[in-house]
Amino acid sequence: MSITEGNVTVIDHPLIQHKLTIMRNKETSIAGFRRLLREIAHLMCYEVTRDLELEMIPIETPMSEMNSPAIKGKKLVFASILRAGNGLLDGMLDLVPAARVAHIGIYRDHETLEPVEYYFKAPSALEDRLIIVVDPMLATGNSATAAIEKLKERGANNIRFLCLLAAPEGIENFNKAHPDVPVFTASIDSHLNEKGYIVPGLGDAGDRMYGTR
Ligand SMILES: O=P(O)(O)OC[C@H]1O[C@H](OP(=O)(O)OP(=O)(O)O)[C@H](O)[C@@H]1O
Ligand SMILES: O=c1cc[nH]c(=O)[nH]1
Ligand SMILES: [Mg+2]
Repeated sequence: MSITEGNVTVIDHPLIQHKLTIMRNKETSIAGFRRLLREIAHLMCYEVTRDLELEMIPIETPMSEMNSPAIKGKKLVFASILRAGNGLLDGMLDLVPAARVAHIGIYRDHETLEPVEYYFKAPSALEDRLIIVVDPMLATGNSATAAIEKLKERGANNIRFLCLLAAPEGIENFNKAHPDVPVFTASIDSHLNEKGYIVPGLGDAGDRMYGTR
């Protein structure tokens, strides 16, 4: 279940929305937060991959030969924007265990809200693969924009961005920078506060996942 407007799709499946409500609650434990993010990743992965192309491949069942559908082309790449992206990545890999993984180390400077890059490692042949970039939060959009610039510099040309929460300001900035990249989210929240946090949001996703700060 989803609603698409322009290149933004809000995945409004009731299970996702229910789990997201529990994640937003400030009383939810670290263990609960992490488990829910993984479960939501399963449900979102299902939607973001629903149009993947299939091809028929020959196999043998215990009973007979047959041609059976399999995902066409090179293995998918999941690109996680560290740290919080790893919470979604874990759930995505549960469903697509053979996917290749890119790690993109970026945090945002608390004062300037500009992205600071500290790590990049990606599989080969990005130009021939679908790349799904994951990060729970699209706030100003600066981190996602920078991550996707890096991937494009390495040849990526078929990219989707998956997050849990997006701010309208972030979507606008991101769309301007990367109009060719569809965005999938579970919610578009109200606004950013003066410190660049999503309101009502869920706080700092990385801190809530890992118990920092
Ligand atoms: O859209 P933006 O304004 O760039 O904000 C979103 C970014 O902020 C958070 O990461 P953070 O900088 O807290 O790093 P962390 O995951 O290591 O905690 C979040 O996971 C995004 O990567
Ligand atoms: O609300 C926000 C904004 C950026 N990063 C987060 O983790 N939360
Ligand atoms: Mg953080």
